[in-house]
Amino acid sequence: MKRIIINGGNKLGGKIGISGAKNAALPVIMAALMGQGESILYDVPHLRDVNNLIKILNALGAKTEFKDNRLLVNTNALNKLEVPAKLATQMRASYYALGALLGRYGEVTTTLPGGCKIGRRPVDLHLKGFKALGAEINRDGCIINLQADKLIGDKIYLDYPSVGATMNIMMAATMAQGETMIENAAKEPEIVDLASYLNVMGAKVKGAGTNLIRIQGVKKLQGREYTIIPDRIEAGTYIISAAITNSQLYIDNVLVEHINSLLAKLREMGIKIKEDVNGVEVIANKPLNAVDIKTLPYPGFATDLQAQTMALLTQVKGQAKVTETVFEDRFGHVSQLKKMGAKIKVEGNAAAVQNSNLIGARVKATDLRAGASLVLAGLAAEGQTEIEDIYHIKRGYEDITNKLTNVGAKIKEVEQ
Ligand SMILES: CC(=O)N[C@H]1[C@@H](OP(=O)(O)OP(=O)(O)OC[C@H]2O[C@@H](n3ccc(=O)[nH]c3=O)[C@H](O)[C@@H]2O)O[C@H](CO)[C@@H](O)[C@@H]1O
Ligand SMILES: C=C(OP(=O)(O)O)C(=O)O
Repeated sequence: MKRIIINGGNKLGGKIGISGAKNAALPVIMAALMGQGESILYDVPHLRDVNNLIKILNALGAKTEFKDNRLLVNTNALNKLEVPAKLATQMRASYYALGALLGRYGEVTTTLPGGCKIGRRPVDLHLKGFKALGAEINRDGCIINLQADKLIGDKIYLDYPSVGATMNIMMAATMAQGETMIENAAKEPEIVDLASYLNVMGAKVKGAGTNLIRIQGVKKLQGREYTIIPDRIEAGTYIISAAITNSQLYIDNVLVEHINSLLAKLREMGIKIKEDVNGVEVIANKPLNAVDIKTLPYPGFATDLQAQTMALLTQVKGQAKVTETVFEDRFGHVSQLKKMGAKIKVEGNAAAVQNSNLIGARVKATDLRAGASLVLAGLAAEGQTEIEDIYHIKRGYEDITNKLTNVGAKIKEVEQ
């Protein structure tokens, strides 16, 4: 089992480049199955989730080639409509097979997805959408089968602006007859990216990025070239790495408008952030002010940056409050941060975080962003931190140890 070892307490300096976004690349790769012929996708990050998704595409009969962040997907020989259970349960985004294959072929079977264990994560809103479009839903335990002779556009109101449900319904509706309206849709940048790719392939999706998405169905989509947006959560994580180590770092390849809620909070803490067209320069000088954060759907504070920000809040003056409203169980990092000396008290969906002296310890990544928060805490801590179960971190961070080593961190991956 691989572990990450960090010797903390060093300042960082220099530049870190941001990779393509995991949560945009995964639905876009699945949507490539909807296009006839070949798509070429650029800036696809090398991640465990991407590799797993490529295995799913191959198992369905698609041809793929993945090299240097360029992924070719050819759907000419696609001949299966069932996602192997072993692959489906490895990741959350496997459920995008539902929208993509139902949309193009009118049939799909998959198993309930895996992904981070951060709450219940039901798929009722996805299924509500597919049903409204005319799909028959057959469930056998964890296995879901969808079938439709034809899909017909409809008005679908989401009780919660779910990212996954918005994307899945958008994909299926792209090839339905007539118009579909998704009301109370999620507005995350990754949804806009998926809509842009679908439109490049010939879809007619309007309003992505607002809470009303209108989709006029088309008969076919054609594979095309497309470049994935930069990862706003990876960018946020490295911005916090500068803040937590009291350093100056340039984070390159960032769409600043995607991380405004994080930058606003960091500025309130007293961190200087200079923006330019390519990225941001972060200049941190302790002491930092305590700020409260509350996670919300986009453009609110991203739940995927909550754990990392909590690690930083152990290093500010006084006490800060972190409220998690998106997932019911997303404080897995707290017990691990406490092993490193963090003073955090959880009550319900809120955590009170106090200024703490972090000391290196042996800890476990309980999920992807919890793992990232331990890396950040390890960079700031006195002495050595060993992180176990780093496969979670590898689901979402391309080349994390090299990127941090290049800016002066003492971090390495070891086999044991
Ligand atoms: C692969 C991917 O892109 N993952 C992201 C996606 O996850 P995911 O798409 O799973 O997140 P959702 O936006 O769907 O979930 C938000 C909330 O809605 C609930 N819900 C969702 C669907 C449903 O049918 N019923 C229901 O009740 C969930 O349990 C959760 O409490 O968006 C989350 C919220 O920004 C991010 O943390 C994840 O990193
Ligand atoms: C929760 C996350 O991922 P997933 O939805 O793939 O589990 C994440 O990216 O933080």
